[in-house]
Amino acid sequence: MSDCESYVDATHPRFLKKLVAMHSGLKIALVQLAVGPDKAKNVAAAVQEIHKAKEKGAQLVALPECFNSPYGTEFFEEYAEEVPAGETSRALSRAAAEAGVCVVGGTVPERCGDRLYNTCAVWDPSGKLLAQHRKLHLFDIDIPNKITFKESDVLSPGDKITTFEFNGIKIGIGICYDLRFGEMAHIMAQEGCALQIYPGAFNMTTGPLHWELLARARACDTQAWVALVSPARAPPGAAYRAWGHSLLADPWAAVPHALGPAPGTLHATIDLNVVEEVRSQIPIRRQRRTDVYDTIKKSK
Ligand SMILES: NC(=O)CC(=O)C(=O)O
Repeated sequence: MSDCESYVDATHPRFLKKLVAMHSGLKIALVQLAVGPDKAKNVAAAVQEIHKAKEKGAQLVALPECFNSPYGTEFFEEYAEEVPAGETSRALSRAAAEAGVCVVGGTVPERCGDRLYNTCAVWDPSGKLLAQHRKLHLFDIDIPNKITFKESDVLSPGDKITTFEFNGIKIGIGICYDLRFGEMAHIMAQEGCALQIYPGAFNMTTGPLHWELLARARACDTQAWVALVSPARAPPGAAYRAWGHSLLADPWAAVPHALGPAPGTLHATIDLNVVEEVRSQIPIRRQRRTDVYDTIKKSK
């Protein structure tokens, strides 16, 4: 293990301070893609945006939830592929290696045996699979006359929390509905994550109320950077209209960067100094009263 890795893995503020001193910031790009029914076109557009982001200096490029397929339970079977053997995985792995960037590959419907998952694969700058997260909390909601969605009709849930390390920063991955579960973000922070990335596709009912609120809540609770990456909003009449508004919340829970509903790419730098600053000035991480409460219990 390199010095850098050992600092990142440690949650003690002393280790974070040393890492901050060594680190010059991670340049990220969040790509808000317009997604249509043509899978090859969707994947080609993603690859093109990865190269463009690299040209603008990005070291890590993140794509949205369901970027190779329309978002709907009726599409998942048809668009599903194996990860990492499928064509979308191969295209992203190649793009990561050619551009020399880390690619957080949004999500694709993944086929594994007779099961389907909603899966994010992460590729390192040599094109190697760095991490694979399967949506842990499936999007099953019913808001009468607004939106009813039941991913569990066709998808299986993942069963683990996913973190990886890139350029000296530990990063946690969640997918869309996972953002609503604070315990998951809390565990990522406890494991040393300074950044959480959520490919997500909130909708026109929950998006206006909850999208930014939840990003800021997770950033505030965990005193970490939180990035949300959405597909662009589809035109009126589309079966599912994503809210858009990809954004980055900082560890103070401010939102220094956000897009609107249209396609676009958000460029920003993840500065570990801000994580260190918030965590030392508001030291909630060592003020938790776990002698009185234990909020995380495994259910049987
Ligand atoms: N699409 C999702 O997984 C989540 C969502 O839209 C919401 O929580 O609202």
